[in-house]
Parts: sequence; structure tokens; C-alpha cells
Amino acid sequence: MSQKPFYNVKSEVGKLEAVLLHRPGKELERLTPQYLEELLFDDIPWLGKMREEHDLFAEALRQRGCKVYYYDQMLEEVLREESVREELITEMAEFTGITKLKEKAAILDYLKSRDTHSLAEIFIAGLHKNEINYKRESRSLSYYITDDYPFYINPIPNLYFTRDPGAVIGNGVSINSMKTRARNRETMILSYINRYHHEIKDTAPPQWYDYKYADAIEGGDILTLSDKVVAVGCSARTSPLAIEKLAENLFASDSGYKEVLVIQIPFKRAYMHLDTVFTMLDVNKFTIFPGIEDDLKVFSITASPEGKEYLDITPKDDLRKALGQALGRDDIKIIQSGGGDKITAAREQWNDSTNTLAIAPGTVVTYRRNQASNETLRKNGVEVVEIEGSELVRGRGGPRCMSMPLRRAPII
Ligand SMILES: NC(=O)NCCC[C@H](N)C(=O)O
Repeated sequence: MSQKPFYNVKSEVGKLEAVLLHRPGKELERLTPQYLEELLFDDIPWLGKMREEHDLFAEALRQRGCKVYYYDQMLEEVLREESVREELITEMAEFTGITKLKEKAAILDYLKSRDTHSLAEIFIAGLHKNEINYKRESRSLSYYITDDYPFYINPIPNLYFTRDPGAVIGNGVSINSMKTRARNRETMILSYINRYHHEIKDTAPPQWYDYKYADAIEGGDILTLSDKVVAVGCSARTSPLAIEKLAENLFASDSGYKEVLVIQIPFKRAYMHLDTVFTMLDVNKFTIFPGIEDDLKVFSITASPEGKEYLDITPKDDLRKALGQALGRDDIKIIQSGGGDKITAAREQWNDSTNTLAIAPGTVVTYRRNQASNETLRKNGVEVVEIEGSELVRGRGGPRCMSMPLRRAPII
């Protein structure tokens, strides 16, 4: 590789140098109580406040020397290329079913006539039916009977959880295949950014997974532990088949990755991804929600010594030991969230106390609201940078979910 790689993440905790965020936008204003469940929300956030909180989060990262990229700006930049614009409009029309509608031509004309900024906004905030000027024929039945679903293109309100559509592993990227249709467009767009953005394309990054693969894997389940081991949660969102496929792709290339440590968690909405219950804080420290400790299963996947025919899968009986082996350390510490109280731990986990974002070894960003868990981290020698999350939390994600690390400094 001649150019400096755009992606470089070889640990969970090395100093964060560059990150991809998405500032919540108009897509959140299109959430209505009727479609909350389908769009994976539990509540209607207040957008203005959410943006203030998100800006403070981004500022906290910048102040510590991290470059912040924004998803919508990168999308806009790739859409300036006419051929990319056409390709994405075509794929979007197929994905959303527009190609099957009578009003197809009117919608496509509308999309093609938008400037780059408003096209990027439509791809994120969606396209409301009343934005298109289409008159149904008075002789057709659909003139009398109309579908009351409001959008041609759905909004993607979960986009501010940039962790989930993509995950950088080493110098490559996994463009994830999401479990739900509500989030698959996030990864489709990320794939265009990855292929066509001027800062990325010439670095020709390897790709470890593709959003078109059938089996679901989401970034909240992917923890890049080192330059040799990646931990992957097997969860309500990430399937065993997807984990095997990712492992095969990593082992079959010169990625340097030799092991995938699988951590199976209960398949429940409250623990949708591994990082909602377990994150890394320092070179030897992790935090865990105590409510799931008895239900974990751990497996190690390595390449078969005979070659590429099959993967070696070994059950592990102890998470701490497995992490120690993976990281080559005998001082692994796993800190329980919630300050030792079961009720507090469960309440704070719901509000993402265990979803910490490491910005340097031993320094993490968390929501201020999770006071007991934050205090426990401090008592264990972790520096805690607190941010406000009263509105951000309503989408059920914390600082780790809201960030896709692009580059981290090596750990010295
Ligand atoms: N890594 C994460 O846990 N991300 C949070 C995603 C929340 C979002 N509402 C979802 O259900 O997908």
C-alpha cells in the first residue's frame, strides 16, 4: 500500500485520532409514535437539545485531538460525482421499492433535479409523499384508495449511531449487513462513501464484510482488541454465520488477524449489541453489566492449521482468561457497572452506562447521568469524560454507539 491508510484501528483503546459521527438531523423529526418500534426507538427525542448534546460530544473529542468526520458531509462529497449520484439514486430506488410504483418517473425526476446537499438530506431524512407532485389518474382505483404510509423513502433516524453500520478492523473495514431493514440503508450509503470518497478510495482499503451478504452483523458487536484479535458479540443482531464469514475473510487475507473471540450474550432488545453490556476501558480493563455475566458463552475461532478448509472453534470457560490469552496479559480486570447494586446496574445499563468510548488508554467518554457506574470506573483508576445525554439516549445508545473510530494511535 503506497498511501497512508485511511483506516487504522488496531486496538479498542489507543488514542482516538479520527472518528466518523453523524449529527442528528431532520430524520429524527420524522419519527412518529406509530412507527417507533419499526424504527427501533422507544421515545420521541427533542431534536434541538439532541443536537446541542451531540455538538458537545464532538467538541469533547476534538479538544482531545481527534479529527471528526461527518457522515452527511462525506455523502455530499461523493454525490458531487455524476456517476456516483446516478448509481446511488438507482440503488436507492430499487431498495425502497420506488421502481415498482406508478409514480416512479415523477420521483426519479425529483431526485435527479435536487442539488447535492438536498439529495444527501433526502437519502438520510427520507422523502415524504407530499414532496412529489404526482396526480393519480381519476379512472384508476388508486385515485380513490390511497395508502396512508407517509414516505417514499423512509427516514433513517438511527444514523447517529455510526458505530453499527461500519467497523474498522486493522486497515480494513467491515461494511455491515444490518439485522433490520430500518438500518440497512445506513450501510448502503456507507459503502458508497467507502468506495468513492476522495480521501478513502486511493488508499484501496480491504473490505472484510459487505452489506449485501445475507447474514447480519452490526458494529456494536465488533471490538477490535488488538492487531491480531477481534472480539465479536453473538447477539440479537449478529448471527453465528456472519461471524464465521467475517473470520474467514480476515484469515484468508493478509489482515494480520489470527483469532476471533466470540462472546455470546442473551438475545434481548435491552442488550442488543455486545457494547451495550461490555466495553474496553484500558489496555487491561473492561466494564461489564453484572446482569449478564452468568449467561455469557465464549468461543475462540482460529484458522484451521491445515489450511482454509474449515475454522477451528474452541469453547472457552472463562471470559477473563480468554481475554488475557487474546491480549497476552495476566492482569485483566473486569469492572462491574452500577456500583455493586443490582437495581442501579440495570437502570444505568438501560441508559448505556456500559457503552463507554475509550479515547485513550484509561480515558473514556460516558453519559453523566450514569453516576454510580462512572464513580465505580473512577475508583478503578479510569479517567471519565462525562457528556450530557438526556435526549441522545432516547435512541438507546451511548458514546460508543455514536462513534465509528477510523484511526487510533498505536499503544506504546
Ligand atoms: N451499538 C449500539 O448499541 N448501538 C445502539 C443502536 C440503537 C438503535 N436504536 C438500534 O436499535 O439499532
